[in-house]
Amino acid sequence: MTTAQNILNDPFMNKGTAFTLDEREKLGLVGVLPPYVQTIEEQAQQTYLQFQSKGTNLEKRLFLMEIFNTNRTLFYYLFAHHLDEFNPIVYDPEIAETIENYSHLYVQSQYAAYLDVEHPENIETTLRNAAGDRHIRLIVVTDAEGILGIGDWGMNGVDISVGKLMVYTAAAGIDPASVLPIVIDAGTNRRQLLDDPLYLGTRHERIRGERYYAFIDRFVRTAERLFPRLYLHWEDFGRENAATILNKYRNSIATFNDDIQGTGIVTLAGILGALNISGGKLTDQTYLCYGAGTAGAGIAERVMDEMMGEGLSREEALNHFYMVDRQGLLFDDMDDLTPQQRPFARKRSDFKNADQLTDLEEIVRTIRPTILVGTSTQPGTFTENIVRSMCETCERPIIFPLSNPTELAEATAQDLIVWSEGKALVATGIPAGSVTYEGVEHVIGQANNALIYPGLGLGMLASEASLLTDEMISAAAHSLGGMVDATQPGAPVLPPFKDVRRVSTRIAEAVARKAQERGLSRTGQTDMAAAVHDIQWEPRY
Ligand SMILES: NC(=O)c1ccc[n+]([C@@H]2O[C@H](COP(=O)([O-])OP(=O)(O)OC[C@H]3O[C@@H](n4cnc5c(N)ncnc54)[C@H](O)[C@@H]3O)[C@@H](O)[C@H]2O)c1
Ligand SMILES: O=C(O)C[C@H](O)C(=O)O
Ligand SMILES: [Mn+2]
Repeated sequence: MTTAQNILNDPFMNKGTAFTLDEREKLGLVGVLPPYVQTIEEQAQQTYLQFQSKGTNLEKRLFLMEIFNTNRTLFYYLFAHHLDEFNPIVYDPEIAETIENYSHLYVQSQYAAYLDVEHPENIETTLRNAAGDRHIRLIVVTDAEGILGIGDWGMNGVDISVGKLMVYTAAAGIDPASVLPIVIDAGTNRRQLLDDPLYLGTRHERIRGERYYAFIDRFVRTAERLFPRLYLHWEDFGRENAATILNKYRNSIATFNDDIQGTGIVTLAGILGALNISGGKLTDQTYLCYGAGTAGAGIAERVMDEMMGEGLSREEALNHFYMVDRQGLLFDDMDDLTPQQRPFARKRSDFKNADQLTDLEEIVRTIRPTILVGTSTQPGTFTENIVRSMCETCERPIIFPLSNPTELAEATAQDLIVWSEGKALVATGIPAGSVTYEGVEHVIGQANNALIYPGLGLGMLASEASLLTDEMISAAAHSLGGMVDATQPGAPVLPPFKDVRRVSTRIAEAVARKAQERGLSRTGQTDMAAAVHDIQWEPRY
């Protein structure tokens, strides 16, 4: 290939029509581009008009990915200028459709790395090939067993790694050349994929147990060796593996599970925001977790930790929590509880109606929660009866249906506001429009980890922290306090996503300072605000 084509095909170098005449002369590009030299503003204007002409969200996303594939700077310039509009298209919920159809829609690999559990000997070569001469600081890795709420999507899940990293850059200014999206293809149990002649992954059921964990371990060790000061983000692993992997590595390397910790932070911040509006106290709340999997248990643990921070003993704090999963209310005599559920399980003998506590309405009537958080993947399960029943004993119930994507949410914000006659303090996992009820416009916060993981990562990279501790996580949740004017009727419980750049900087500084305070920072910088500022990448030529 000629140099001109190499440059135009490299999305990190390519400026397209924005190459100046001087650059065209120097780089061997004379005559291979249209003659008019555009500014990035002009390119963005032209590209945005094309974007607007697309009929469906899928077409819009595919178009944006075309820009991503050819010119990263232009893509992020556009994303930064249309954050709110692009977020649901680049990321959740539209990303669910492109994951389901990844193999059919495949055009190019987008600098992702594809690891195969059956070939651990290829880990190092793959990572080297994918990184090239780039210095990788951030990896998002998935094995796609639990993509959002849509389950096992095998190799197709690589798109969640690509998508999460796009949000990292747009929301926090992480240098896109320093990131690496990875899928670990451990097989898939989805028949539809195994039978699909166009499926691009390996064709076997999921490999589990010893071989799987040996592979994960070799991957971690290799990545840590090849990429010094790496921050390793795990996404959408299955319920069993997610917590096991995090617990194995959290005390030795800088690592993070988004579904457990990221969701915990954003949901705690949302609850603190809601209590700020209602004037309630966290230690007075009764918390009901509906769907006690990776996210549900992760959130409960974070909220419980916060209660302990406010002075409760572990036993006292646990008393405020109830967990519901497939079996109904979780009791300690059940033999199929996960290690994360077990501490929260209740005594059957404490309930006269224990046999009826398989039904969420009955559970709500019995325990009278003031906070109800849904991470169950079961749509429509937060019913009108449940909401009305919560309102009978609680002035401002906190109700967060967090399951993604759109069609899996436990309730819509609209229904929750109407059924509660404007009393419920609501946040949803996917973006929701505001709801006007009796003249008050209720702005709905988005309790999606995307509001926090970019800032958290920015703080980790800026401070070069060696570990991500619970204290740093708590600092992240608290840093969002005061960003919303709680005195405004209908105010959201979290800052809006359009403010995410500001949110990210706040979180990053709080996290980096905490790392520094605890001696975990490895940067020479002492001023953490400056460290955060200095590391941020801007989309400009
Ligand atoms: N808003 C966010 O930031 C965010 C973050 C992470 C996960 N989520 C969403 O939360 C949901 C769960 O994700 P996860 O990673 O925790 O998955 P998971 O599979 O680990 O957990 C889901 C849990 O729901 C339980 N469940 C299934 N059917 C149920 C029923 N009928 N009643 C009660 N419980 C039931 C499952 O047994 C499981 O324990 C997904 O929809 C995901 O998109 C949202
Ligand atoms: O990806 C999202 O939108 C949030 C979360 O990580 C999820 O798994 O649902
Ligand atoms: Mn996730």
